[in-house]
Amino acid sequence: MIAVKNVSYSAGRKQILNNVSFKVAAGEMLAVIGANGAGKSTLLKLLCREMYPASGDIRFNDKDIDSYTIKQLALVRSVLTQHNIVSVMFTVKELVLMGRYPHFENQPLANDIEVVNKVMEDTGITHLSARDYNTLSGGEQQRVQLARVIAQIYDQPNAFLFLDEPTNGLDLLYQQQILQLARDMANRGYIVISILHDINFASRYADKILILKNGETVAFGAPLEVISCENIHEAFNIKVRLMDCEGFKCPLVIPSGILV
Ligand SMILES: Nc1ncnc2c1ncn2[C@@H]1O[C@H](COP(=O)(O)OP(=O)(O)OP(=O)(O)O)[C@@H](O)[C@H]1O
Repeated sequence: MIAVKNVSYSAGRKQILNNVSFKVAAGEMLAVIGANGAGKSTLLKLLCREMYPASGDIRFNDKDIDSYTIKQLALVRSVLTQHNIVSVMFTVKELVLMGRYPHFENQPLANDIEVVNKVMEDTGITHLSARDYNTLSGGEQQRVQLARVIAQIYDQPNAFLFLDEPTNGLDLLYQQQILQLARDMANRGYIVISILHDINFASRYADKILILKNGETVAFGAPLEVISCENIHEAFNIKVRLMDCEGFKCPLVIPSGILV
């Protein structure tokens, strides 16, 4: 369980997050959506303990996040950030193995190699194993990075996967593949928290959605509860229409083209 209670954060005089609260249970995927500058990345950084809230608390599995050592944190949460520039030549397999660094001292153990192979298989990148990471397409690189962060927590029950706009710059097929992999992790019992810009993908893959605006919560709950014309207008300042679509658990959001 991740429990965020009344969390606020300021940088100088700017209030970036104000009194944000939510809970995510094991096996659930939460999508965080909101306009540019709403505070999504800041929230993720607080969850990663890259920064500390000014007030409020964050609990991982009933333990205050501050009580975790760095090593314990590395074993309980894995983070896919937006910019993963690799300036040295690494093969795909070496890069995925980096996810196992918190698990071994000098040499990877048999279990680490096994996890790497399994995750590469799950993420469909085994055929890229010996390739130079820097020669891959953006979509392939993103899958490799996702494999790396999954490898980090692959054998850690009750762990969390945090994703910052994992589908950025990817074509529709890759977007679906990445979100399906995230969904599969939630189905295996992990908590997945992902910042997403596409509302329809958010409601399709996530169990819960948190909508932020100017650092405040517009809505939090199941997609069917929170995806409404009013909430989308409130958060993004755009008019939308909702359209029922067979096979989708939540109506699709269609921008109406009318501003404000
Ligand atoms: N250290 C800082 N000092 C001042 N302002 C900051 C600082 N960090 C973030 N901000 C501001 O806080 C707001 C929220 O930033 P954040 O990156 O969390 O938004 P976001 O929702 O992730 O945006 P985007 O969708 O554009 O990535 C922005 O207006 C940003 O400029």
